[in-house]
Amino acid sequence: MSQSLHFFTPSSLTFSKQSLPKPSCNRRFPVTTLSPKLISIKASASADPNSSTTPPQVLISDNGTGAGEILSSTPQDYDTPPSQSFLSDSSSIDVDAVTEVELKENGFRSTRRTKLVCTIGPATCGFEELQALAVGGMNVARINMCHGTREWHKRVIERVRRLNEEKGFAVAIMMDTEGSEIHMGDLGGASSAKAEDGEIWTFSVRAFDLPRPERTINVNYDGFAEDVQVGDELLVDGGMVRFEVIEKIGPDVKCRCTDPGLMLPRANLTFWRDGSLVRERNAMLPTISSKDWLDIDFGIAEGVDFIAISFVKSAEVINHLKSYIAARSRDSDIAVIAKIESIDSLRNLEEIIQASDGAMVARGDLGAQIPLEQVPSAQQKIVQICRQLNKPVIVASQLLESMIEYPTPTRAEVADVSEAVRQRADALMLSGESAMGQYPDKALAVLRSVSVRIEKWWREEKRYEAMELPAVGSSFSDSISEEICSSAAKMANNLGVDALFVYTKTGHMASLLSRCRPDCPIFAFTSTKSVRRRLNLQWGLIPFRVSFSDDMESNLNKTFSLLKARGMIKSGDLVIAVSDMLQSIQVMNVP
Ligand SMILES: Nc1ncnc2c1ncn2[C@@H]1O[C@H](COP(=O)(O)OP(=O)(O)OP(=O)(O)O)[C@@H](O)[C@H]1O
Ligand SMILES: CC(=O)C(=O)O
Ligand SMILES: [K+]
Ligand SMILES: [Mg+2]
Repeated sequence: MSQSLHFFTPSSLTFSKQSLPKPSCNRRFPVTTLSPKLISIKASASADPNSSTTPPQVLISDNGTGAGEILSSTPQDYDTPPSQSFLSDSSSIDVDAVTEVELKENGFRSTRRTKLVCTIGPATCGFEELQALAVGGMNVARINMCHGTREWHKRVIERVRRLNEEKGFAVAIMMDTEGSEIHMGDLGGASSAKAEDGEIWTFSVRAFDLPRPERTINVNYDGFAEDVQVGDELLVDGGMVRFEVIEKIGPDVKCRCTDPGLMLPRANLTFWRDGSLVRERNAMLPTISSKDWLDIDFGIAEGVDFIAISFVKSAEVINHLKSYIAARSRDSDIAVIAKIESIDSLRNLEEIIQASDGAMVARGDLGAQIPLEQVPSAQQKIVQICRQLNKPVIVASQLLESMIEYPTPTRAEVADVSEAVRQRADALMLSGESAMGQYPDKALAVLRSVSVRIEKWWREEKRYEAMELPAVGSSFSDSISEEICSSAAKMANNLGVDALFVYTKTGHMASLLSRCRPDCPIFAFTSTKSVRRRLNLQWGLIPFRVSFSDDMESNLNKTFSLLKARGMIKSGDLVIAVSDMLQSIQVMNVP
């Protein structure tokens, strides 16, 4: 039996029933057995009392898309505009190679819902290393423009593309801007500099000749010597190393080390007076520096999927960047992620997140700007607001910091990762662990296994958080989509279905389902590669690329047969399907 609820317009609600195909007995995945009675109760309960029961029907809505065939699995190709990607044959479907294996081997329920972002650095920039990360579950590769040259980043992007093309992955690329923070120079190529207790160091805007004189640090901010005062506390990397300012001599600032430690190249610098962060001047720095604009042009030219903006202070800068991208990028399909890592970003949190396509809890710098003990509550608040506003959120920095050096995490780190998963963040991010650590693959494996374990525990315990999900739609049609998705997610939980299917052109309907954090995975079918890659950042979505028409019956039949042929679903699996072309909910067993 296939049952459907279709919402076209407010006034035409229809409801149709067909007979259930017999579930096949050789199903591989454990599925809650569905009694037809249960379906009919649920469906009737959801139906509008004014609606009529109609025979099976084909519903066409003309939105100018034309009929589509399910497309071939032509490899990932960042250089092919999405429109050209429709030229492939009609024999298959694109899905991430690792997800496919995972689905086949472990079944729907055990697929990981939390997405994983890896920062790429010297430890992971080679093709083999990138492949190991992709096999290990990396959904998004992050390149940090604070480090390395554009040529270096370009090579990484090329390798990720090649990996996607040759090996069937769909790893998305996130470019992270440097931003206008105050930071140290690159230490003249040294990997670190050690400051000992009581040592006197010189911080200066002067460029030093190489080799760098002993105990000198170059600072990138011209106003540095003017802004600091004798007696200020200077924090390197949010307090990993601390100094007291003892003397100012022209551009040179002499400081005594009060908390020894290792300083890394380009480490962030903040200064504090009477227990508060000195931020007046810093706040005057533009969020997007001239170097950032060049990096952004580079990102647009390379067709990255996400641009993460460091030290966002207001929604204005996000709007500005989005219009800049829209004017320059081919399909203006680069998502803008606001990094929440400053006091100003916390102050204007809602409007910043509302303007963005997603947010990152950048705990590294955030912890240098607010007291460390305030970071966990800020994290929880950011994750919650993102969920309410339907924006993907990444929890970043120091998740497994000790794994930069050691092959196993600390208990505290595992607890921290668990908490982020329990908060139902969309994604977790590795920074130094994958960029320059000794155990990038092991760190990724820890994120993977902790995510899967906590997600399972959460489902078993039915720890449904009582989070209100306010309406986010701005039009009546959006509101219908939201209602459909929340009803479909609720039905999926109540009926114990195997998967939710969503056919979505822009990805919006998929994100609305993801927002509900249902128990089952969400198979998101979309026709463009760029949308498919972007969906990789969102909780619980398994993005596929196929082409589809406005005829849901034929979309479903084609998808079923293609997925069955790949061994990814079986006859009898119970599925709820929704679509954004045709606002509908259908409940059916795979024939
Ligand atoms: N492309 C790169 N080349 C060299 N080293 C890198 C690169 N990317 C990252 N790293 C190293 O990995 C460390 C952690 O990376 P991460 O991206 O967290 O940088 P960060 O300097 O802490 O800045 P951010 O606040 O933007 O995260 C860096 O401090 C740097 O040592
Ligand atoms: C990721 C980042 O920029 C931070 O944690 O500061
Ligand atoms: K950065
Ligand atoms: Mg940062």
